[in-house]
Amino acid sequence: MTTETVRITVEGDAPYDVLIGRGLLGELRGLLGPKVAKVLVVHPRALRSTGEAVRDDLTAQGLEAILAEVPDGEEAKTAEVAAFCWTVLGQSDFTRSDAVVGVGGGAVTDLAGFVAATWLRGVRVVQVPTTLLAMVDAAVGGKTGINTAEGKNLVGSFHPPAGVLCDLDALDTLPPHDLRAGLAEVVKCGFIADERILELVEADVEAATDPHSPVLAELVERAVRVKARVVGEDLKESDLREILNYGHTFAHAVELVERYQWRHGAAVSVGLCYVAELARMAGRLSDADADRHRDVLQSLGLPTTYRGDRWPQLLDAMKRDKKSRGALLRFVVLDGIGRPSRLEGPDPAMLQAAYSEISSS
Ligand SMILES: NC(=O)c1ccc[n+]([C@@H]2O[C@H](COP(=O)([O-])OP(=O)(O)OC[C@H]3O[C@@H](n4cnc5c(N)ncnc54)[C@H](O)[C@@H]3O)[C@@H](O)[C@H]2O)c1
Ligand SMILES: O=C(O)C(=O)C[C@@H](O)[C@H](O)[C@H](O)COP(=O)(O)O
Ligand SMILES: [Zn+2]
Repeated sequence: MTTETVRITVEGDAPYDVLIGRGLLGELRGLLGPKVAKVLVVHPRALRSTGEAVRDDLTAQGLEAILAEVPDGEEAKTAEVAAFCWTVLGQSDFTRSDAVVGVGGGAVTDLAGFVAATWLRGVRVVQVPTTLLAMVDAAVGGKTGINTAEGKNLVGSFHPPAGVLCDLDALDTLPPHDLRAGLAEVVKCGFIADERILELVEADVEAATDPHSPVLAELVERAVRVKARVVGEDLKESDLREILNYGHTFAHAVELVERYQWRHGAAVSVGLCYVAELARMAGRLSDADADRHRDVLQSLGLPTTYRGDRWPQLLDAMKRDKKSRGALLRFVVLDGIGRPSRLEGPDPAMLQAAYSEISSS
């Protein structure tokens, strides 16, 4: 199917474009800019042939392109893997006029962005996301990072890309559960800022989960527009950007407690249900709007409950959330659909009651 290419500009000190379409690899050279001579292509093991195709394309256009193959998934987001990439950059004499290209899911785009942010204190990075989640969220906005033993994304920096290439053809090989995981972040955008996203999913869940449908293409575009608008206004998360973290306080705790065996998007799905319960209990969200979280996510085959007797560990992990201030836990909650606000220092009994609610429902 042909899809017209959509170009969304992310504003800020150094504006950049997100291209959404099909067969877009030929656009990569343009996004890298005219001064770049050497490129490190970071890709996961599972996408070796995609990494090689990117390398060959850049080589054909006169660039020197070097591959850095990293582990699949969350195992790529470690200090050891970042150090491996720094070694390749050092041994290949990368200078400040050279660049990094991240080809893969959000784990690789987070890692590649972090490597680019730290090499020589910052070189260009262009992101080529290959999962739905990375297209609508991870590759856009310049949050880069790796995990530590204590938690998710605890080391990183804000380092916006020079461009993002969302080639929807990449979704052809993506397993359905990874596609659904990406839809959790799309639905998040629906709840915080674009109710039409929720309506599209509710109207036709088959189309929403079909990588070839125009509905999915519209969902990608809408979610990227939400993200672009927010990060264009508040790159460093001084206030507004926190809304993109909706559902993530609980989600990141689940990922840590489950030793990263849960997909990020699946954890976000449960995290959205948890915080909807919290907002309902705090008298901020109506029953209907809270229930809508569970219904939409469930219709997509995403988890809406968390079974496991892990409350003390989850609470401990939530305290290390980046939105916390000192001992004060802070949550993004909704006062209604499209009306995000904050809940600060909720009663510990309420925090646990919301947990009991989603573990028993
Ligand atoms: N920086 C941000 O703003 C931001 C936003 C959201 C999520 N994230 C991060 O993104 C990560 C999750 O990303 P994800 O959901 O893309 O998972 P992922 O990167 O772990 O990818 C999932 C799996 O799919 C494989 N894969 C990737 N593309 C494929 C394709 N086209 N076909 C077949 N297999 C493919 C990967 O190798 C991996 O095994 C988490 O670490 C999360 O913290 C970051
Ligand atoms: O872009 C943002 O800002 C987000 O919070 C998007 C989230 O979906 C994403 O998972 C992000 O990596 C979480 O960031 P963190 O600051 O909570 O580590
Ligand atoms: Zn996320």
